[in-house]
Amino acid sequence: MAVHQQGTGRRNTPAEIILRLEDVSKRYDRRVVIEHMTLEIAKGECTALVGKNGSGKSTLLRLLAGLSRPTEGRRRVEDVRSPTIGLVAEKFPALPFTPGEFLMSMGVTRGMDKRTVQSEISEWLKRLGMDSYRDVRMSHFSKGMLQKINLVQAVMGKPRLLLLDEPLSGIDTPSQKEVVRLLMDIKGMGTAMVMSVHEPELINQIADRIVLLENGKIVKEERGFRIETVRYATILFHGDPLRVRQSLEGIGDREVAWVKEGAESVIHVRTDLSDHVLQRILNGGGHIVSVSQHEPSEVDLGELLKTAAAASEGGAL
Ligand SMILES: Nc1ncnc2c1ncn2[C@@H]1O[C@H](COP(=O)(O)OP(=O)(O)OP(=O)(O)O)[C@@H](O)[C@H]1O
Repeated sequence: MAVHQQGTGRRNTPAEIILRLEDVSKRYDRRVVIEHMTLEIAKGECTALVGKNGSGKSTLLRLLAGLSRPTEGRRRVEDVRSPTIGLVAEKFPALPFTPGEFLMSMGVTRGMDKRTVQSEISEWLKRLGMDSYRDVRMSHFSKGMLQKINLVQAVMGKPRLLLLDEPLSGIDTPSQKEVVRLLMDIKGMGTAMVMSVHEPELINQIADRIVLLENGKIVKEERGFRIETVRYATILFHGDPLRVRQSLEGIGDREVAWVKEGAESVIHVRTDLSDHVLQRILNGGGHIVSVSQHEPSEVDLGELLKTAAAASEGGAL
């Protein structure tokens, strides 16, 4: 993977800030989870939060939502009409209600009138291909179906800010596609979004800004980027590694990495070069045992952003 900077990475026009965290820290007992963080949320802008497990993404989303109070610093709603906020939490329980019952009670609790709630429920369920499940109990819904209901409860009333905690995690590919389509529609309506996410494709499609968290601190913030997703294949083969190495000469370290070397060897290779590399392994007398694809991990993404930042500061990007 590589990060390609597009434009200057800065906003051209001053943005209308709707929510701000000012020098916010969050501690649980003595444990610091968010440390002296300042973050502005602009109207209509989509921010991707990335970072390893435990870096503080969910806590930050809860602070932004106003569900968790800062231990220090403050959260300021900048717009006089306070922004309405929808939250898509990471886990949504299989409640013993139907979507119709659940969403109606959520809407009414938020102060929406029943007719508006009814028409929004129909609109959103239809968009997500869920209208025939309106009166079916959610107890036996799949994760993908539950996540769609989770999304609908958050977008009802058309909030100005939508907060999402790993919206695609644990759901199947067709559901992911429907969720992404809906998120694009919501972005098109001018809704600001902050989402913790580790899928490069979703970041490329939807995010205007990417914020990298490490141990409760923002270590990188980028605008105007594109993450090139290069996938890698793992090749397991038998044979003389010295002969195979000779045969692979001329292919760079960035394209091929040796993971294990011996009578049984393992290499990682860029997927677009795998046919070529397989041929070279055969030419070097190797016997291919298996070839498998693997996805870029969220750790890769964080590391990648940091390297890209270092490179761009040195003028290399
Ligand atoms: N209520 C709590 N009490 C004590 N510690 C907490 C609490 N909530 C979160 N933490 C700790 O704060 C740290 C950050 O957690 P958080 O869930 O915000 O990280 P994350 O980046 O969202 O991770 P993940 O991707 O695993 O959800 C973790 O070490 C977690 O154990």
